[in-house]
Amino acid sequence: MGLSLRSWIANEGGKHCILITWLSVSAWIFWRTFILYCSGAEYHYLHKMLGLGLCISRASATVLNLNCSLVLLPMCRSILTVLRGTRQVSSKKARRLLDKSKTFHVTCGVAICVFSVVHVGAHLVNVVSFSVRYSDEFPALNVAHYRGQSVPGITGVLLVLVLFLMFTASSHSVRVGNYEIFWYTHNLFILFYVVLLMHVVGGALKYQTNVDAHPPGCIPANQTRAHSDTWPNQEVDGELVAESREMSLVCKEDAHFQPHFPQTWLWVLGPLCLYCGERLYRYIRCNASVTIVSVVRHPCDVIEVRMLKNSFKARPGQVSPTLSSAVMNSSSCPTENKETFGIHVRVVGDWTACFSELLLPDLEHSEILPMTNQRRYPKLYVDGPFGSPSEEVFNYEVSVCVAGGIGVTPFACIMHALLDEWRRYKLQRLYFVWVCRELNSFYWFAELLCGLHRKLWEQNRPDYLNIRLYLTTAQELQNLTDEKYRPLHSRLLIGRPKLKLLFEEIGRSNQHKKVGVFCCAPKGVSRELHKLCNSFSASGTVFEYNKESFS
Ligand SMILES: NC(=O)C1=CN([C@@H]2O[C@H](COP(=O)(O)OP(=O)(O)OC[C@H]3O[C@@H](n4cnc5c(N)ncnc54)[C@H](OP(=O)(O)O)[C@@H]3O)[C@@H](O)[C@H]2O)C=CC1
Ligand code: HEM
Repeated sequence: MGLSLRSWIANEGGKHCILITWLSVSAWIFWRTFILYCSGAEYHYLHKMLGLGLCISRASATVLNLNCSLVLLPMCRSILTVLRGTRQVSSKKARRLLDKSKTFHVTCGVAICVFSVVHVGAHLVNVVSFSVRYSDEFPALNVAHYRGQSVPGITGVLLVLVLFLMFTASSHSVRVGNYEIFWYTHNLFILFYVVLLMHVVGGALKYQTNVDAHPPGCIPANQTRAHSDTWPNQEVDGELVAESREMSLVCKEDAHFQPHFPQTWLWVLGPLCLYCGERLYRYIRCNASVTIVSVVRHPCDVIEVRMLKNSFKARPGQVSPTLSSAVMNSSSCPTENKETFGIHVRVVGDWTACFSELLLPDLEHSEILPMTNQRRYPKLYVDGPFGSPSEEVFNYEVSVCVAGGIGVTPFACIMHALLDEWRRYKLQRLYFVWVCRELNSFYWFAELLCGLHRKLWEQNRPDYLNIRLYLTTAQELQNLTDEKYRPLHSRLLIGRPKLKLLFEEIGRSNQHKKVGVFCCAPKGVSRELHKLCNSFSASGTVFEYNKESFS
Protein backbone atom coordinates (compact mmCIF):
# COMPACT_ATOMS: atom_id res chain seq x y z
CA MET A 1 0.00 0.00 0.00
CA GLY A 2 1.37 3.43 -0.93
CA LEU A 3 1.02 6.62 1.01
CA SER A 4 -2.32 8.36 0.57
CA LEU A 5 -2.26 12.16 0.63
CA ARG A 6 -5.78 12.31 2.03
CA SER A 7 -4.96 9.93 4.87
CA TRP A 8 -1.62 11.61 5.49
CA ILE A 9 -3.29 15.02 5.81
CA ALA A 10 -5.94 13.58 8.14
CA ASN A 11 -3.28 12.01 10.37
CA GLU A 12 -0.24 14.23 10.13
CA GLY A 13 -1.47 17.55 8.65
CA GLY A 14 -2.26 19.46 11.86
CA LYS A 15 0.78 18.12 13.68
CA HIS A 16 3.12 19.16 10.88
CA CYS A 17 1.52 22.62 10.60
CA ILE A 18 2.26 23.22 14.28
CA LEU A 19 5.77 21.87 13.87
CA ILE A 20 6.48 24.10 10.87
CA THR A 21 5.08 27.15 12.68
CA TRP A 22 7.20 26.41 15.72
CA LEU A 23 10.32 25.87 13.60
CA SER A 24 9.70 29.06 11.63
CA VAL A 25 9.18 31.17 14.76
CA SER A 26 12.30 29.69 16.36
CA ALA A 27 14.37 30.27 13.20
CA TRP A 28 13.03 33.81 12.81
CA ILE A 29 13.75 34.92 16.38
CA PHE A 30 17.19 33.28 16.18
CA TRP A 31 18.05 35.14 12.98
CA ARG A 32 16.63 38.46 14.14
CA THR A 33 18.60 38.36 17.41
CA PHE A 34 21.73 37.18 15.61
CA ILE A 35 21.63 40.14 13.22
CA LEU A 36 20.82 42.60 16.01
CA TYR A 37 23.86 41.58 18.06
CA CYS A 38 26.16 41.36 15.03
CA SER A 39 25.33 44.73 13.54
CA GLY A 40 23.33 46.71 16.11
CA ALA A 41 24.99 50.03 17.02
CA GLU A 42 24.39 49.51 20.74
CA TYR A 43 26.36 46.23 20.66
CA HIS A 44 29.21 47.54 18.54
CA TYR A 45 31.90 47.53 21.25
CA LEU A 46 30.68 44.33 22.84
CA HIS A 47 30.69 42.62 19.44
CA LYS A 48 34.23 43.88 18.80
CA MET A 49 35.25 42.23 22.03
CA LEU A 50 33.32 38.94 21.77
CA GLY A 51 32.81 38.43 18.02
CA LEU A 52 30.52 35.66 16.79
CA GLY A 53 30.29 34.22 20.33
CA LEU A 54 28.07 37.17 21.28
CA CYS A 55 25.67 36.75 18.36
CA ILE A 56 25.31 32.99 18.81
CA SER A 57 24.95 33.11 22.58
CA ARG A 58 22.24 35.78 22.40
CA ALA A 59 20.38 34.20 19.48
CA SER A 60 20.34 30.79 21.16
CA ALA A 61 19.22 32.45 24.42
CA THR A 62 16.15 33.88 22.66
CA VAL A 63 15.22 30.44 21.30
CA LEU A 64 15.74 29.08 24.83
CA ASN A 65 13.40 31.76 26.21
CA LEU A 66 10.72 30.78 23.72
CA ASN A 67 11.01 27.07 24.44
CA CYS A 68 11.32 27.42 28.21
CA SER A 69 7.95 29.16 28.13
CA LEU A 70 6.35 26.77 25.62
CA VAL A 71 7.55 23.57 27.30
CA LEU A 72 5.22 24.02 30.28
CA LEU A 73 2.02 24.82 28.39
CA PRO A 74 1.35 21.31 27.00
CA MET A 75 1.78 19.96 30.51
CA CYS A 76 -1.07 22.04 31.96
CA ARG A 77 -3.13 18.86 31.82
CA SER A 78 -6.16 20.04 33.77
CA ILE A 79 -6.53 23.11 31.57
CA LEU A 80 -6.21 20.97 28.45
CA THR A 81 -8.77 18.51 29.85
CA VAL A 82 -11.22 21.34 30.45
CA LEU A 83 -10.55 22.73 26.95
CA ARG A 84 -11.12 19.28 25.48
CA GLY A 85 -14.50 18.99 27.11
CA THR A 86 -15.78 22.47 26.28
CA ARG A 87 -17.47 23.89 23.23
CA GLN A 88 -14.42 26.07 22.56
CA VAL A 89 -12.67 23.03 21.16
CA SER A 90 -15.59 21.68 19.23
CA SER A 91 -13.80 20.08 16.32
CA LYS A 92 -12.38 16.62 16.46
CA LYS A 93 -9.28 17.89 14.62
CA ALA A 94 -8.49 20.35 17.40
CA ARG A 95 -9.07 17.73 20.09
CA ARG A 96 -6.79 15.31 18.28
CA LEU A 97 -4.14 18.02 18.21
CA LEU A 98 -4.48 18.44 21.97
CA ASP A 99 -3.64 14.75 22.24
CA LYS A 100 -0.24 15.52 20.77
CA SER A 101 0.60 17.76 23.70
CA LYS A 102 3.13 15.34 25.14
CA THR A 103 4.94 15.13 21.79
CA PHE A 104 5.07 18.92 21.61
CA HIS A 105 6.40 19.05 25.17
CA VAL A 106 9.15 16.57 24.32
CA THR A 107 10.02 18.53 21.15
CA CYS A 108 10.40 21.75 23.15
CA GLY A 109 12.38 19.86 25.82
CA VAL A 110 14.79 18.49 23.23
CA ALA A 111 15.10 21.96 21.67
CA ILE A 112 15.99 23.34 25.12
CA CYS A 113 18.74 20.75 25.44
CA VAL A 114 20.12 21.33 21.93
CA PHE A 115 20.10 25.13 22.21
CA SER A 116 21.60 24.90 25.70
CA VAL A 117 24.58 23.09 24.20
CA VAL A 118 24.91 25.83 21.55
CA HIS A 119 24.46 28.55 24.19
CA VAL A 120 26.99 27.04 26.58
CA GLY A 121 29.49 26.53 23.73
CA ALA A 122 29.14 30.18 22.67
CA HIS A 123 29.51 31.39 26.25
CA LEU A 124 32.65 29.33 26.75
CA VAL A 125 34.09 31.23 23.79
CA ASN A 126 32.81 34.49 25.37
CA VAL A 127 34.54 33.69 28.67
CA VAL A 128 37.84 33.32 26.79
CA SER A 129 37.18 36.51 24.81
CA PHE A 130 36.34 38.47 27.96
CA SER A 131 39.61 37.31 29.39
CA VAL A 132 42.00 37.79 26.46
CA ARG A 133 40.34 40.86 24.95
CA TYR A 134 40.05 42.72 28.22
CA SER A 135 39.14 46.30 27.32
CA ASP A 136 41.18 49.08 28.93
CA GLU A 137 39.25 51.60 26.89
CA PHE A 138 35.76 50.61 28.13
CA PRO A 139 36.21 49.08 31.59
CA ALA A 140 32.43 48.89 32.12
CA LEU A 141 32.13 46.32 29.32
CA ASN A 142 34.44 43.83 31.04
CA VAL A 143 33.31 40.91 33.08
CA ALA A 144 36.83 39.89 34.01
CA HIS A 145 38.54 42.15 36.54
CA TYR A 146 41.84 42.03 34.73
CA ARG A 147 43.27 40.68 31.48
CA GLY A 148 43.64 36.91 31.67
CA GLN A 149 40.96 36.33 34.33
CA SER A 150 38.26 33.73 33.51
CA VAL A 151 34.95 34.24 35.28
CA PRO A 152 32.76 31.16 35.46
CA GLY A 153 28.98 31.61 35.87
CA ILE A 154 27.79 29.54 38.82
CA THR A 155 24.13 29.64 37.79
CA GLY A 156 25.04 28.58 34.25
CA VAL A 157 26.95 25.56 35.53
CA LEU A 158 24.00 24.63 37.79
CA LEU A 159 21.55 24.94 34.90
CA VAL A 160 23.65 22.66 32.73
CA LEU A 161 23.82 20.12 35.55
CA VAL A 162 20.05 20.13 36.18
CA LEU A 163 19.28 19.94 32.48
CA PHE A 164 21.72 17.09 32.00
CA LEU A 165 20.04 15.13 34.80
CA MET A 166 16.57 15.84 33.40
CA PHE A 167 17.61 14.96 29.87
CA THR A 168 19.26 11.65 30.73
CA ALA A 169 16.42 10.62 33.05
CA SER A 170 13.89 11.48 30.32
CA SER A 171 15.28 8.94 27.86
CA HIS A 172 12.81 6.37 26.65
CA SER A 173 14.64 3.50 28.34
CA VAL A 174 14.52 5.18 31.78
CA ARG A 175 10.86 6.14 31.33
CA VAL A 176 9.91 2.59 30.45
CA GLY A 177 12.27 0.80 32.82
CA ASN A 178 12.11 3.02 35.88
CA TYR A 179 9.40 5.61 35.74
CA GLU A 180 10.06 6.81 39.29
CA ILE A 181 13.62 7.92 38.46
CA PHE A 182 12.25 9.86 35.47
CA TRP A 183 9.47 11.37 37.51
CA TYR A 184 11.47 12.58 40.49
CA THR A 185 14.36 13.85 38.35
CA HIS A 186 11.88 15.60 36.08
CA ASN A 187 10.50 17.51 39.02
CA LEU A 188 13.86 19.30 39.16
CA PHE A 189 12.20 21.52 36.55
CA ILE A 190 11.23 23.89 39.36
CA LEU A 191 14.88 24.24 40.42
CA PHE A 192 15.70 24.76 36.74
CA TYR A 193 13.33 27.73 36.53
CA VAL A 194 14.47 29.27 39.83
CA VAL A 195 18.10 29.11 38.72
CA LEU A 196 17.17 30.30 35.22
CA LEU A 197 15.52 33.42 36.62
CA MET A 198 18.59 34.07 38.78
CA HIS A 199 20.90 33.36 35.83
CA VAL A 200 19.52 36.23 33.80
CA VAL A 201 19.86 38.90 36.48
CA GLY A 202 23.68 38.60 36.28
CA GLY A 203 23.85 41.29 33.58
CA ALA A 204 27.21 40.22 32.12
CA LEU A 205 26.44 41.48 28.62
CA LYS A 206 25.89 45.21 28.35
CA TYR A 207 24.57 47.41 25.59
CA GLN A 208 25.60 50.97 24.90
CA THR A 209 22.99 53.46 26.07
CA ASN A 210 24.25 56.61 24.33
CA VAL A 211 24.79 55.78 20.67
CA ASP A 212 23.55 59.25 19.68
CA ALA A 213 26.13 61.11 21.75
CA HIS A 214 28.74 58.46 21.15
CA PRO A 215 28.23 56.91 17.70
CA PRO A 216 30.09 53.60 17.59
CA GLY A 217 33.60 54.12 16.24
CA CYS A 218 33.56 57.90 16.78
CA ILE A 219 36.81 59.67 17.41
CA PRO A 220 37.34 60.63 21.01
CA ALA A 221 37.38 64.41 21.41
CA ASN A 222 40.81 64.42 23.04
CA GLN A 223 42.45 62.69 20.07
CA THR A 224 43.82 64.66 17.12
CA ARG A 225 43.04 63.67 13.53
CA ALA A 226 46.67 62.55 13.12
CA HIS A 227 46.42 60.62 16.28
CA SER A 228 43.22 58.99 15.12
CA ASP A 229 45.19 57.35 12.26
CA THR A 230 46.53 55.00 14.86
CA TRP A 231 43.06 54.13 16.09
CA PRO A 232 43.60 50.84 17.83
CA ASN A 233 40.94 48.92 15.97
CA GLN A 234 41.53 50.45 12.60
CA GLU A 235 41.94 47.11 10.88
CA VAL A 236 38.85 45.61 12.36
CA ASP A 237 36.86 48.72 12.06
CA GLY A 238 38.60 50.45 9.17
CA GLU A 239 35.44 51.21 7.32
CA LEU A 240 33.81 52.81 10.28
CA VAL A 241 36.80 54.94 11.22
CA ALA A 242 37.13 56.17 7.65
CA GLU A 243 33.47 56.95 7.58
CA SER A 244 33.47 58.75 10.92
CA ARG A 245 36.49 60.77 9.85
CA GLU A 246 34.79 61.72 6.65
CA MET A 247 31.72 62.78 8.54
CA SER A 248 33.91 64.33 11.24
CA LEU A 249 32.16 62.23 13.89
CA VAL A 250 33.65 63.19 17.16
CA CYS A 251 32.38 61.58 20.33
CA LYS A 252 30.33 64.04 22.35
CA GLU A 253 30.69 61.92 25.47
CA ASP A 254 32.18 58.66 26.68
CA ALA A 255 30.31 55.45 25.88
CA HIS A 256 27.99 54.33 28.66
CA PHE A 257 27.00 50.71 29.11
CA GLN A 258 24.17 49.06 30.95
CA PRO A 259 22.96 45.49 31.36
CA HIS A 260 19.62 44.57 29.79
CA PHE A 261 16.43 44.12 31.72
CA PRO A 262 16.28 40.31 31.99
CA GLN A 263 13.80 39.38 29.26
CA THR A 264 13.52 35.76 30.37
CA TRP A 265 11.19 36.92 33.14
CA LEU A 266 8.74 38.21 30.56
CA TRP A 267 8.85 34.98 28.57
CA VAL A 268 8.70 32.48 31.39
CA LEU A 269 6.74 34.02 34.22
CA GLY A 270 3.25 33.61 32.67
CA PRO A 271 3.52 29.89 31.76
CA LEU A 272 5.37 29.17 35.02
CA CYS A 273 2.63 30.76 37.13
CA LEU A 274 -0.02 28.97 35.06
CA TYR A 275 1.64 25.61 35.51
CA CYS A 276 2.34 26.13 39.23
CA GLY A 277 -1.30 27.19 39.71
CA GLU A 278 -2.39 24.04 37.94
CA ARG A 279 -0.12 21.86 40.10
CA LEU A 280 -1.48 23.54 43.22
CA TYR A 281 -5.03 22.87 42.04
CA ARG A 282 -4.15 19.24 41.33
CA TYR A 283 -2.51 18.92 44.73
CA ILE A 284 -5.61 20.23 46.49
CA ARG A 285 -7.91 18.10 44.32
CA CYS A 286 -6.06 14.86 45.00
CA ASN A 287 -5.39 15.62 48.64
CA ALA A 288 -8.31 13.56 49.91
CA SER A 289 -7.44 9.89 49.77
CA VAL A 290 -9.74 7.46 48.02
CA THR A 291 -11.60 4.64 49.71
CA ILE A 292 -10.51 1.28 48.41
CA VAL A 293 -13.60 -0.82 47.95
CA SER A 294 -12.05 -4.00 46.64
CA VAL A 295 -8.80 -5.46 45.46
CA VAL A 296 -8.90 -8.44 43.12
CA ARG A 297 -5.96 -10.49 41.93
CA HIS A 298 -6.43 -11.52 38.30
CA PRO A 299 -4.43 -14.06 36.30
CA CYS A 300 -1.05 -13.11 34.82
CA ASP A 301 -0.01 -10.82 37.69
CA VAL A 302 -2.72 -8.22 37.31
CA ILE A 303 -4.52 -6.65 40.22
CA GLU A 304 -7.73 -4.70 39.98
CA VAL A 305 -8.37 -1.97 42.52
CA ARG A 306 -11.88 -0.56 42.80
CA MET A 307 -12.11 2.79 44.50
CA LEU A 308 -14.53 5.43 45.59
CA LYS A 309 -13.82 9.14 45.80
CA ASN A 310 -16.20 11.96 46.58
CA SER A 311 -17.12 14.02 43.55
CA PHE A 312 -14.71 12.16 41.29
CA LYS A 313 -16.10 12.32 37.78
CA ALA A 314 -14.42 11.09 34.63
CA ARG A 315 -15.34 10.71 31.01
CA PRO A 316 -14.76 7.16 29.69
CA GLY A 317 -11.24 6.76 28.35
CA GLN A 318 -9.65 9.47 30.50
CA VAL A 319 -6.36 8.75 32.25
CA SER A 320 -5.58 9.21 35.92
CA PRO A 321 -1.99 9.40 37.02
CA THR A 322 -2.42 7.51 40.22
CA LEU A 323 -0.30 7.19 43.34
CA SER A 324 2.78 9.37 43.42
CA SER A 325 4.08 8.97 39.90
CA ALA A 326 2.53 6.05 38.05
CA VAL A 327 0.31 6.92 35.14
CA MET A 328 -2.60 4.57 34.70
CA ASN A 329 -5.71 4.32 32.71
CA SER A 330 -9.00 3.81 34.46
CA SER A 331 -10.48 0.50 33.40
CA SER A 332 -13.90 1.75 34.49
CA CYS A 333 -15.25 5.20 35.29
CA PRO A 334 -17.87 6.32 37.76
CA THR A 335 -21.30 6.47 36.12
CA GLU A 336 -24.82 7.45 37.15
CA ASN A 337 -25.48 3.87 38.24
CA LYS A 338 -22.13 3.08 39.77
CA GLU A 339 -20.03 5.44 41.84
CA THR A 340 -16.87 3.39 42.03
CA PHE A 341 -14.09 3.44 39.48
CA GLY A 342 -11.31 0.97 38.88
CA ILE A 343 -7.79 0.49 37.64
CA HIS A 344 -6.03 -2.66 36.45
CA VAL A 345 -2.32 -2.77 37.30
CA ARG A 346 0.09 -5.24 35.79
CA VAL A 347 2.89 -6.16 38.22
CA VAL A 348 6.01 -5.77 36.11
CA GLY A 349 8.54 -3.67 38.04
CA ASP A 350 9.59 -2.91 41.60
CA TRP A 351 7.01 -0.16 42.06
CA THR A 352 4.02 -2.24 40.99
CA ALA A 353 5.36 -5.23 42.95
CA CYS A 354 5.51 -3.09 46.08
CA PHE A 355 2.05 -1.66 45.35
CA SER A 356 0.59 -5.12 44.96
CA GLU A 357 2.34 -6.33 48.12
CA LEU A 358 0.85 -3.45 50.12
CA LEU A 359 -2.66 -4.13 48.84
CA LEU A 360 -2.64 -7.90 48.88
CA PRO A 361 0.06 -8.93 51.32
CA ASP A 362 -0.83 -12.50 52.07
CA LEU A 363 -3.90 -13.32 50.08
CA GLU A 364 -3.69 -15.72 47.23
CA HIS A 365 -6.59 -14.59 45.15
CA SER A 366 -8.95 -11.81 45.96
CA GLU A 367 -10.47 -9.82 48.69
CA ILE A 368 -13.83 -8.11 48.51
CA LEU A 369 -14.94 -6.96 51.89
CA PRO A 370 -17.97 -4.98 52.98
CA MET A 371 -17.14 -1.30 53.48
CA THR A 372 -17.82 -1.47 57.20
CA ASN A 373 -15.43 -4.33 57.62
CA GLN A 374 -12.55 -3.08 55.55
CA ARG A 375 -8.93 -4.02 55.95
CA ARG A 376 -6.47 -1.23 56.60
CA TYR A 377 -5.22 -0.44 53.14
CA PRO A 378 -2.44 2.04 52.54
CA LYS A 379 -3.65 5.53 51.69
CA LEU A 380 -4.15 6.01 47.98
CA TYR A 381 -4.35 9.37 46.21
CA VAL A 382 -5.69 9.78 42.72
CA ASP A 383 -4.73 12.67 40.50
CA GLY A 384 -6.84 13.39 37.47
CA PRO A 385 -8.77 12.54 35.45
CA PHE A 386 -7.05 13.92 32.37
CA GLY A 387 -8.04 13.93 28.72
CA SER A 388 -6.88 11.13 26.48
CA PRO A 389 -7.27 10.05 22.83
CA SER A 390 -9.57 7.15 23.75
CA GLU A 391 -12.32 9.61 24.61
CA GLU A 392 -12.80 10.05 20.86
CA VAL A 393 -13.87 6.42 20.29
CA PHE A 394 -17.50 7.46 20.75
CA ASN A 395 -17.23 10.33 18.29
CA TYR A 396 -16.76 8.24 15.15
CA GLU A 397 -19.47 6.17 13.49
CA VAL A 398 -16.93 3.38 13.17
CA SER A 399 -14.00 2.86 15.53
CA VAL A 400 -11.28 0.24 15.70
CA CYS A 401 -9.62 -0.35 19.08
CA VAL A 402 -6.40 -2.34 19.06
CA ALA A 403 -5.06 -3.41 22.46
CA GLY A 404 -1.92 -5.34 23.36
CA GLY A 405 -1.82 -7.08 26.75
CA ILE A 406 -2.58 -4.67 29.61
CA GLY A 407 -3.09 -1.92 27.02
CA VAL A 408 -6.71 -3.07 27.02
CA THR A 409 -7.60 -0.92 30.05
CA PRO A 410 -8.70 2.30 28.28
CA PHE A 411 -10.90 0.22 26.01
CA ALA A 412 -12.35 -1.70 28.94
CA CYS A 413 -13.49 1.67 30.24
CA ILE A 414 -15.15 2.32 26.88
CA MET A 415 -16.90 -1.08 27.02
CA HIS A 416 -18.14 -0.32 30.52
CA ALA A 417 -19.65 2.91 29.24
CA LEU A 418 -21.27 1.10 26.29
CA LEU A 419 -22.60 -1.57 28.60
CA ASP A 420 -24.20 1.20 30.60
CA GLU A 421 -25.83 2.83 27.58
CA TRP A 422 -24.61 2.51 24.00
CA ARG A 423 -27.42 4.41 22.24
CA ARG A 424 -26.37 7.87 23.41
CA TYR A 425 -23.18 7.88 21.33
CA LYS A 426 -22.48 8.57 17.66
CA LEU A 427 -20.63 5.24 17.50
CA GLN A 428 -22.43 2.64 15.40
CA ARG A 429 -19.82 -0.06 15.04
CA LEU A 430 -16.83 -1.00 17.16
CA TYR A 431 -14.07 -3.37 16.08
CA PHE A 432 -12.18 -4.57 19.11
CA VAL A 433 -8.84 -6.35 18.58
CA TRP A 434 -7.00 -7.65 21.63
CA VAL A 435 -3.62 -9.38 21.36
CA CYS A 436 -2.26 -11.30 24.35
CA ARG A 437 0.55 -13.66 25.08
CA GLU A 438 -1.33 -15.85 27.53
CA LEU A 439 -4.81 -17.27 27.33
CA ASN A 440 -5.44 -16.36 30.96
CA SER A 441 -5.07 -12.65 30.20
CA PHE A 442 -8.41 -12.69 28.41
CA TYR A 443 -10.08 -13.49 31.75
CA TRP A 444 -9.35 -9.90 32.90
CA PHE A 445 -12.26 -8.63 30.84
CA ALA A 446 -13.93 -11.77 29.46
CA GLU A 447 -16.99 -11.17 31.59
CA LEU A 448 -17.30 -7.57 30.43
CA LEU A 449 -16.94 -8.53 26.76
CA CYS A 450 -19.53 -11.29 27.07
CA GLY A 451 -21.88 -8.99 28.99
CA LEU A 452 -21.71 -6.31 26.29
CA HIS A 453 -22.01 -8.89 23.53
CA ARG A 454 -25.11 -10.35 25.18
CA LYS A 455 -26.71 -6.95 25.71
CA LEU A 456 -26.19 -5.93 22.08
CA TRP A 457 -27.67 -9.20 20.83
CA GLU A 458 -30.64 -8.80 23.13
CA GLN A 459 -31.16 -5.27 21.84
CA ASN A 460 -30.98 -6.43 18.26
CA ARG A 461 -27.58 -4.92 17.39
CA PRO A 462 -25.34 -7.98 16.93
CA ASP A 463 -23.35 -6.06 14.31
CA TYR A 464 -22.40 -3.29 16.75
CA LEU A 465 -19.44 -5.03 18.37
CA ASN A 466 -16.90 -7.05 16.39
CA ILE A 467 -14.51 -8.82 18.77
CA ARG A 468 -11.23 -10.46 17.70
CA LEU A 469 -8.93 -11.96 20.28
CA TYR A 470 -5.44 -13.08 19.31
CA LEU A 471 -3.32 -15.44 21.34
CA THR A 472 0.27 -15.12 20.15
CA THR A 473 2.21 -17.80 22.00
CA ALA A 474 -0.01 -20.85 21.51
CA GLN A 475 0.69 -23.29 18.68
CA GLU A 476 -2.72 -24.91 18.62
CA LEU A 477 -6.22 -23.78 19.37
CA GLN A 478 -7.02 -23.29 23.02
CA ASN A 479 -10.08 -21.80 24.58
CA LEU A 480 -11.47 -20.15 27.66
CA THR A 481 -12.75 -23.12 29.56
CA ASP A 482 -15.77 -21.60 31.24
CA GLU A 483 -19.06 -22.15 29.39
CA LYS A 484 -20.20 -18.62 30.25
CA TYR A 485 -17.48 -17.29 27.94
CA ARG A 486 -18.88 -19.23 24.95
CA PRO A 487 -19.38 -16.02 22.81
CA LEU A 488 -15.61 -15.56 22.86
CA HIS A 489 -14.77 -19.09 21.71
CA SER A 490 -15.28 -18.49 18.01
CA ARG A 491 -13.58 -15.11 18.26
CA LEU A 492 -10.29 -16.40 19.60
CA LEU A 493 -7.56 -16.76 16.97
CA ILE A 494 -4.03 -18.07 17.18
CA GLY A 495 -1.02 -15.94 16.20
CA ARG A 496 -0.50 -12.23 15.65
CA PRO A 497 -3.25 -10.30 13.88
CA LYS A 498 -2.95 -9.65 10.15
CA LEU A 499 -3.66 -5.97 10.48
CA LYS A 500 -3.40 -5.21 6.77
CA LEU A 501 -6.11 -7.75 5.93
CA LEU A 502 -8.22 -6.43 8.78
CA PHE A 503 -7.94 -2.88 7.43
CA GLU A 504 -8.92 -4.03 3.95
CA GLU A 505 -11.94 -5.79 5.38
CA ILE A 506 -12.99 -2.78 7.47
CA GLY A 507 -12.42 -0.52 4.45
CA ARG A 508 -14.66 -2.69 2.26
CA SER A 509 -17.54 -2.58 4.74
CA ASN A 510 -17.14 1.14 5.51
CA GLN A 511 -16.43 2.70 2.15
CA HIS A 512 -15.76 6.45 2.02
CA LYS A 513 -16.19 6.78 5.76
CA LYS A 514 -13.87 8.19 8.42
CA VAL A 515 -12.85 5.40 10.77
CA GLY A 516 -11.19 6.15 14.11
CA VAL A 517 -8.28 3.83 14.92
CA PHE A 518 -7.20 3.68 18.57
CA CYS A 519 -4.12 1.89 19.76
CA CYS A 520 -2.76 1.00 23.18
CA ALA A 521 -0.25 -1.72 22.45
CA PRO A 522 3.49 -2.40 22.19
CA LYS A 523 5.48 -0.23 19.79
CA GLY A 524 5.55 -2.80 16.96
CA VAL A 525 1.76 -2.85 16.77
CA SER A 526 1.35 0.92 17.00
CA ARG A 527 3.99 1.49 14.32
CA GLU A 528 2.26 -0.91 11.92
CA LEU A 529 -1.14 0.64 12.61
CA HIS A 530 0.20 4.15 12.08
CA LYS A 531 1.66 3.11 8.72
CA LEU A 532 -1.57 1.44 7.66
CA CYS A 533 -3.59 4.52 8.61
CA ASN A 534 -1.41 6.67 6.34
CA SER A 535 -1.68 4.20 3.47
CA PHE A 536 -3.82 4.32 0.40
CA SER A 537 -7.16 2.56 0.83
CA ALA A 538 -8.91 1.32 -2.32
CA SER A 539 -12.28 1.74 -0.64
CA GLY A 540 -11.77 5.47 -0.07
CA THR A 541 -11.96 4.96 3.69
CA VAL A 542 -9.87 7.33 5.79
CA PHE A 543 -8.40 5.79 8.94
CA GLU A 544 -7.61 8.37 11.60
CA TYR A 545 -4.86 7.19 13.90
CA ASN A 546 -4.99 7.88 17.65
CA LYS A 547 -2.46 6.52 20.09
CA GLU A 548 -2.56 6.09 23.83
CA SER A 549 0.94 6.54 25.22
CA PHE A 550 2.19 5.62 28.66
CA SER A 551 5.88 6.39 28.52
N1 LIG B 1 -3.43 1.14 30.12
C1 LIG B 1 -2.51 1.10 31.00
O1 LIG B 1 -2.73 1.38 32.17
C2 LIG B 1 -1.16 0.70 30.59
C3 LIG B 1 -0.92 0.43 29.26
N2 LIG B 1 0.28 0.04 28.85
C4 LIG B 1 0.44 -0.21 27.41
O2 LIG B 1 0.14 -1.56 27.16
C5 LIG B 1 1.06 -2.08 26.24
C6 LIG B 1 1.13 -3.58 26.38
O3 LIG B 1 1.75 -3.97 27.56
P1 LIG B 1 2.07 -5.52 27.88
O4 LIG B 1 0.92 -6.15 28.55
O5 LIG B 1 3.37 -5.57 28.61
O6 LIG B 1 2.24 -6.15 26.40
P2 LIG B 1 2.96 -7.48 25.97
O7 LIG B 1 4.42 -7.24 25.85
O8 LIG B 1 2.49 -8.59 26.84
O9 LIG B 1 2.40 -7.65 24.47
C7 LIG B 1 1.04 -7.88 24.21
C8 LIG B 1 0.88 -8.61 22.91
O10 LIG B 1 1.28 -7.77 21.82
C9 LIG B 1 1.86 -8.64 20.85
N3 LIG B 1 2.75 -7.92 19.94
C10 LIG B 1 3.93 -7.31 20.24
N4 LIG B 1 4.46 -6.77 19.12
C11 LIG B 1 3.60 -7.06 18.11
C12 LIG B 1 3.58 -6.76 16.72
N5 LIG B 1 4.56 -6.06 16.15
N6 LIG B 1 2.52 -7.19 15.99
C13 LIG B 1 1.54 -7.91 16.53
N7 LIG B 1 1.51 -8.22 17.85
C14 LIG B 1 2.51 -7.81 18.63
C15 LIG B 1 2.62 -9.64 21.66
O11 LIG B 1 2.82 -10.77 20.83
P3 LIG B 1 4.19 -11.67 20.91
O12 LIG B 1 3.94 -12.64 22.01
O13 LIG B 1 4.25 -12.32 19.56
O14 LIG B 1 5.31 -10.73 21.16
C16 LIG B 1 1.68 -9.90 22.81
O15 LIG B 1 0.81 -10.96 22.55
C17 LIG B 1 2.34 -1.29 26.53
O16 LIG B 1 3.13 -1.17 25.39
C18 LIG B 1 1.81 0.08 26.94
O17 LIG B 1 1.74 0.94 25.83
C19 LIG B 1 1.29 -0.11 29.74
C20 LIG B 1 1.12 0.15 31.07
C21 LIG B 1 -0.12 0.61 31.60
C1 HEM C 1 14.75 16.57 27.38
C2 HEM C 1 13.62 16.52 26.95
C3 HEM C 1 12.38 16.20 27.74
C4 HEM C 1 11.66 15.07 27.64
C5 HEM C 1 11.98 13.86 26.76
C6 HEM C 1 10.53 15.21 28.52
C7 HEM C 1 9.55 14.26 28.68
C8 HEM C 1 8.43 14.41 29.45
C9 HEM C 1 7.32 13.50 29.50
C10 HEM C 1 7.24 12.19 28.73
C11 HEM C 1 6.43 13.99 30.38
C12 HEM C 1 5.07 13.41 30.73
C13 HEM C 1 5.11 12.59 31.93
C14 HEM C 1 3.85 11.77 32.02
O1 HEM C 1 2.83 12.12 31.47
O2 HEM C 1 3.93 10.74 32.63
C15 HEM C 1 6.95 15.21 30.89
C16 HEM C 1 6.32 16.00 31.82
C17 HEM C 1 6.80 17.22 32.24
N1 HEM C 1 7.97 17.82 31.88
FE1 HEM C 1 9.26 17.13 30.52
N2 HEM C 1 10.60 16.41 29.16
C18 HEM C 1 11.73 17.05 28.71
C19 HEM C 1 12.20 18.28 29.11
C20 HEM C 1 11.58 19.08 30.03
C21 HEM C 1 12.06 20.37 30.43
C22 HEM C 1 13.32 21.03 29.89
C23 HEM C 1 11.17 20.85 31.35
C24 HEM C 1 11.20 22.14 32.08
C25 HEM C 1 12.27 22.74 32.43
C26 HEM C 1 10.15 19.87 31.56
C27 HEM C 1 9.08 19.98 32.42
C28 HEM C 1 8.06 19.06 32.53
C29 HEM C 1 6.89 19.23 33.33
C30 HEM C 1 6.59 20.43 34.19
C31 HEM C 1 6.10 18.08 33.15
C32 HEM C 1 4.71 17.83 33.71
C33 HEM C 1 4.64 16.95 34.87
C34 HEM C 1 3.16 16.79 35.21
O3 HEM C 1 2.54 17.78 35.55
O4 HEM C 1 2.63 15.72 35.09
N3 HEM C 1 10.43 18.80 30.73
N4 HEM C 1 8.17 15.46 30.31
